[in-house]
Amino acid sequence: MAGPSLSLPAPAAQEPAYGHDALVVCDNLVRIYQTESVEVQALQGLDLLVHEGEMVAIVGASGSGKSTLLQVLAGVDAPTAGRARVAGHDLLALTRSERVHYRRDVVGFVRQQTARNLVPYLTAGEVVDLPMSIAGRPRAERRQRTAQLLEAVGVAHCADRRPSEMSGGEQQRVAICVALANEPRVLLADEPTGELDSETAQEVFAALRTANRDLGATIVIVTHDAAVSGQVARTIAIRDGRTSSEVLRSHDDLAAGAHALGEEYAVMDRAGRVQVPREFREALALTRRVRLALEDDHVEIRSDGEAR
Ligand SMILES: Nc1ncnc2c1ncn2[C@@H]1O[C@H](COP(=O)(O)OP(=O)(O)OP(=O)(O)O)[C@@H](O)[C@H]1O
Repeated sequence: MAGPSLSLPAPAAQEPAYGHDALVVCDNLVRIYQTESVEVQALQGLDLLVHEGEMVAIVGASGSGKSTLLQVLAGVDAPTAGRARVAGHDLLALTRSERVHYRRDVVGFVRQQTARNLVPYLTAGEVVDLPMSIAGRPRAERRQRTAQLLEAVGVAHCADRRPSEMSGGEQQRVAICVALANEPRVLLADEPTGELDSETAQEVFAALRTANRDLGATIVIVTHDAAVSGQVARTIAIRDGRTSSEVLRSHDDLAAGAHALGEEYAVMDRAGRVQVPREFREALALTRRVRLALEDDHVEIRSDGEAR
């Protein structure tokens, strides 16, 4: 008689990796700058996910780590620890040649300083052509794409002009075309409207929106400009090198007004940590220890009573 048959337990269902379906994944990202005497923790375990097709704004006080994050995503700066992945590229493990390819083809970058985005002696047409030429794309294709990009963001009339013959807003819109030339997976913009008056800033923002909606670019914008952060579907706030809160705006919110208020959410990290805003902590004297209770549809946080 055959003995009891042995069967192995069914393997546990594999949980998908954090951010498996996201285009940009930062997982517990750390960047420490070491100067002679001090160590600055610019990013202190930052988590961030951006999905394909999104246009998000990153806001935060001066020194909170926004530019550092963008430099890491641009492949210019290397993180100290954690994980950063963009379109499948692991930014902590790029070889020198992979980094060149990454910066040329995977990401596009627009800087705040309009003059630094362009080349003084090249016309708009020539400067948009340049990255495609370096990438070895055929001349006819380059010419067509240059014309298409300049047209899409409303600066076709600048094709034969050098930067000194263009306004700041026109220069920034041409810079967006340069950044998009090689069809990057992500467009990164660091304070793209920072040097512009509000009307011109609006034109540049409209160009970014066109890049997102019509040309399909996923866009991450670092900005202090409330007119920019108020017009995207998701604004992520960074505090002390970590993501602290997010504001989500629905299509209706965005359609309703130029500066949609949206709804603010606290960000919970992967270990379940949430930052309770200072005004909430002060109002209820929440200090080192709090009581947590699971209710039917919410979690309650109460003072432990000792501090009162
Ligand atoms: N190369 C560097 N060496 C040393 N410390 C640096 C370096 N770059 C940035 N830092 C420090 O890292 C922290 C984060 O700087 P970061 O430029 O990322 O902030 P930010 O949010 O972009 O600020 P801002 O809005 O003023 O541009 C700051 O304390 C800054 O002084």
